[in-house]
Amino acid sequence: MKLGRLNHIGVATPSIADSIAHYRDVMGASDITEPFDLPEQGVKVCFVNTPTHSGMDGTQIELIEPYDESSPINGFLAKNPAGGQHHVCFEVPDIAEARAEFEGMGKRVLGPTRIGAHGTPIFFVHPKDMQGMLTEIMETSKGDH
Ligand SMILES: CC[C@H](C(=O)O)C(=O)SCCNC(=O)CCNC(=O)[C@H](O)C(C)(C)COP(=O)(O)OP(=O)(O)OC[C@H]1O[C@@H](n2cnc3c(N)ncnc32)[C@H](O)[C@@H]1OP(=O)(O)O
Ligand SMILES: [Co+2]
Repeated sequence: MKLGRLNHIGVATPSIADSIAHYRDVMGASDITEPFDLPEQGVKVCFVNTPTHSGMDGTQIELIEPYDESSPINGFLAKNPAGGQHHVCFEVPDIAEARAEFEGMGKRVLGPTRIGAHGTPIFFVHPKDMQGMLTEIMETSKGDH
């Protein structure tokens, strides 16, 4: 495995509208995308884009709100009603190769590889096998350098 770019930090919230107001009014974010639904992933999503610096890409805060009662983040919000840091997402060049590596290390990959909020293949590795951090692995979109 070779550590790839930190694509985003996933932050669960009971209200994406309240979180947008927080990042806009408290944190001074000026680049927040419109929320959109991902029913197949059980979430409503939007991105707070952080600034680039010294030529380096910024990263994103990915705000996620449960889409319905079957959302995979309902358990987290039941334990953390105010929401909070939910997962981290790192990029890899080849999602199938990465999946095989994690499975080869005996890490629990959760569910099938599927298309995530960036339109590229993703999977998740169980937090209990990842130092307590739910870890999302995402294939770098071909258009990105
Ligand atoms: C895909 C669209 C978008 C994108 O970027 O493209 C997203 O990122 S959407 C993100 C939402 N989707 C997911 O999170 C899918 C993967 N997650 C899961 O399958 C579940 O959330 C799971 C299995 C990680 C936890 O499910 P649940 O909370 O229902 O199970 P438990 O309560 O039994 O939890 C087991 C154990 O893990 C601890 N836990 C749960 N969530 C987290 C977390 N986010 N970070 C760290 N630890 C977590 C939980 O406290 C339990 O620990 P225990 O000590 O046994 O109490
Ligand atoms: Co994510």
